[in-house]
Amino acid sequence: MSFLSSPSAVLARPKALLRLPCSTTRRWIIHHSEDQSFQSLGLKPHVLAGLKAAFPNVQQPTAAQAQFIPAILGHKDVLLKDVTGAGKSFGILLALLSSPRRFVKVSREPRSPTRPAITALVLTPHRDLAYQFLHWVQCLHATEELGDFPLESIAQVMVRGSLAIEEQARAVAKTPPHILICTPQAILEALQQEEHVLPLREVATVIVDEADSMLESPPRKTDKDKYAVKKYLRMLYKHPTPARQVLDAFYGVRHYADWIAHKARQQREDAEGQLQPFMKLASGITKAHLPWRRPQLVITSATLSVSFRQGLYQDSKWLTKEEGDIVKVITHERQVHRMSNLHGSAAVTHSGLVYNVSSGSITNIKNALEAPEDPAFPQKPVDIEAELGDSELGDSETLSSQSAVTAEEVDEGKLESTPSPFPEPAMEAIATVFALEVPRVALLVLHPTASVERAVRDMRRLGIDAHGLDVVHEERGGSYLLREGTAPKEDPTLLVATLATIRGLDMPDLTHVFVLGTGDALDPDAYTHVAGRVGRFGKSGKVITVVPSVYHGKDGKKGKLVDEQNRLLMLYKKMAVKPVRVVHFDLASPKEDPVM
Ligand SMILES: Nc1ncnc2c1ncn2[C@@H]1O[C@H](COP(=O)(O)OP(=O)(O)OP(=O)(O)O)[C@@H](O)[C@H]1O
Repeated sequence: MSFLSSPSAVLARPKALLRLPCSTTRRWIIHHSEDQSFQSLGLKPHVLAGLKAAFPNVQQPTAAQAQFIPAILGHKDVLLKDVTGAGKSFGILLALLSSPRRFVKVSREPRSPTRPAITALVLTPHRDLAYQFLHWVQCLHATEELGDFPLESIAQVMVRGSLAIEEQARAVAKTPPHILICTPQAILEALQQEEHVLPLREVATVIVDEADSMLESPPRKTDKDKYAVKKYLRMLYKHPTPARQVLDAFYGVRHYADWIAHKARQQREDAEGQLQPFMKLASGITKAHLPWRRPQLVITSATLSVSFRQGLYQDSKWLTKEEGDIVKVITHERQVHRMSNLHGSAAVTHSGLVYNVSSGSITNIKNALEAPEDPAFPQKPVDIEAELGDSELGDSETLSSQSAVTAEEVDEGKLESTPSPFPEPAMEAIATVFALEVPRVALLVLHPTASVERAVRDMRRLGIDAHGLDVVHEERGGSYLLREGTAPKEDPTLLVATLATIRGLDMPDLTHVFVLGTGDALDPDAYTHVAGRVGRFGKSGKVITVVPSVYHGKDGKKGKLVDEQNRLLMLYKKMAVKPVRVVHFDLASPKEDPVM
């Protein structure tokens, strides 16, 4: 039975995803493992057959896949770091689909029949990434090579969203999937609402994708910065992230390392006059929820710093060297720069635009190089001045002729009455490049706390077909995010998202990423993930960061004056990126006064 024709309601399966066709026609430029095949890595015949039918272009494993797939199948713990778009998540999924299914006895009777249990738990930082995993499973399942099993017995998603968590959890309990893909927050909510609803006791593998975004990075053991250590301790006590709570419950019987225990006790004694128990789980997870045996742990991201990796052993002790069997697949920076799909390579160009708030002028960042001719992005004959003018004249008319602004997307009244937090020159610069260059889809990435709705609204005012990014919602990218060649050609789309919700997403039609950057956006790790949405497997792409010439730090006008152009230049230097000029704007004039 094909799940596509099945009318049965899979609670956590969005309809938009079901309609997506699955084959890809990409031309990959990737470092493949020369003498390995997926078959030789131990993938099961039905997975190989599904892969061939649904993803004909995925023919040979990458060098990293050749290492980590057998490690996962051999039930080892894995630390996996490779560049963005190198097939980490996809390879993990192939390994999970080839892993033996767990079963649980229906009763305590010795001869009790068994029923399928959840074998693997995949933790993702946001729901769109969870749905991306599900989409890949759907593609493989649609080939009918995976057998007669209904999709919901192979994989399900549990995330905050359209359906209440309890309902999703009950669907999971009714048909435990081989792979449960969820956000850590959803697990905590499900367990808190109904104690025994999730059958997690047989879980054999836990995957933490984009791990460093879900688990805070501790200061190094040798860190001399006492303030940083104290701050970290406070954060651990008061606000363990949901992912930390889940991993602590699954693995963290020896909560937190001895080196902080003493300091922590002291701190608590000082603060409260008496000794408190060292650590108690805020999550409400009890022993009854937890797997019988320690599950295999796979931790992955394109950015796993040395201190983060050390913290996994020394601080949290989720991984222990004594238990051995840890396979590390780490692509070092030096290797990264030799590869073709990297920062500063021919495949991806990086540009910086600098706006002056008082004069409204926009120039290229200092020392920008002339951009190479790029046949992938033909300039489009669009009269941007006319477009901008029209939209400014008839705001409501323009909006009604665009796809309608839904009530959830934009609270019109509220937005109308408050001034936009987004600087006009920056938004106009992005709108200009978008209108002149973007063939199908571009992404605008905002600070994690910025309002996506407001940015969507501002962009629509400028005549751009903007939508908040959402893999599930068809209008907001759902129908074409995951498959190449399906994004609208006539009316290119600008998807808007925050730094927190773009990690791990594979958007085949994406050519441009715009970063509205100050603060967190200029952190090298964050930038790596933002820039990594393009140039995947050697495809072309542009990353354009727009910064103010200067910026008043955290306290607004009283804050420290930060030279943002300089910060961006430093970031480029750290990442070995040579910025290129955006041809529609002038080069920086040496005489220009940078003050706001
Ligand atoms: N061996 C392969 N050959 C060709 N294509 C592949 C291969 N492995 C994965 N892909 C494709 O590469 C794309 C990116 O894969 P994936 O999202 O797993 O990368 P990632 O390393 O997890 O990226 P990120 O770090 O951004 O999360 C997917 O569309 C997938 O189908």
